[in-house]
Amino acid sequence: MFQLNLKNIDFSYDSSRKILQKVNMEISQGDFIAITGRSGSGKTTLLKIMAGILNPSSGTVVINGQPIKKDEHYYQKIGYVMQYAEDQFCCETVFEEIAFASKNFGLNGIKARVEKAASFVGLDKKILLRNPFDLSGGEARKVAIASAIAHDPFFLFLDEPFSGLDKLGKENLKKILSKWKDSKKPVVITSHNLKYIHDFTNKIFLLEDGFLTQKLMM
Ligand SMILES: Nc1ncnc2c1ncn2[C@@H]1O[C@H](COP(=O)(O)OP(=O)(O)OP(=O)(O)O)[C@@H](O)[C@H]1O
Repeated sequence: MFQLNLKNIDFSYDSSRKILQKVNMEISQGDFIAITGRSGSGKTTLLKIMAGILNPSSGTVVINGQPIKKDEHYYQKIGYVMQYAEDQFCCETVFEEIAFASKNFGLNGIKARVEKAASFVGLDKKILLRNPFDLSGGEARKVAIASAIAHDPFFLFLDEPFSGLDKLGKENLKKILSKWKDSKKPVVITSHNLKYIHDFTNKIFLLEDGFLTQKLMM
């Protein structure tokens, strides 16, 4: 079991604007955390810092009391679903896409992992041979999630996963998230619109002018 803490995180891309200011957050077993805020408020940036993709300008990301080391041990604990599924695709088949991280980490049982992840998100086996760039938005999002979970991460980070989905796609995604929640492994999700995830979340944060504040749950 792992706990992640963001401690006094500041971040700027350049000197014109502070994107994050003194951001603190704890992410523990059982958490389903939503981060909301207007477009451009820094939600993706914050998620990338948690995932070890971006370095904070100051402050620390801590796992079980120790600053994270951006190495394979850390990245293997993370599943990251990008805002636009196609941005994370790099392979010629859906199978290879879902297998990609597990292969990189040198894990065993690749075929079983891919099939388990595909089945978890409700992907038909026939789709595994398709090109990931030729899928519908809903299928692509499922492949992106399967790719993020096949290596069995502890933390799951999803960036605006409901965007671009139709009503059925949103309902499907809610079912996937609801199943994942049963594992009690922590989830952090960014969303403009909380209505789809309100039922799952135990903590809601608002990012505004660089500052993160926790909202009271209704
Ligand atoms: N690589 C970059 N270089 C410079 N500025 C950037 C870079 N990436 C993002 N930004 C800027 O940083 C700010 C925060 O961006 P970010 O993508 O984190 O916001 P967001 O809340 O996720 O937005 P959205 O809801 O529209 O996805 C924005 O003003 C954006 O233009």
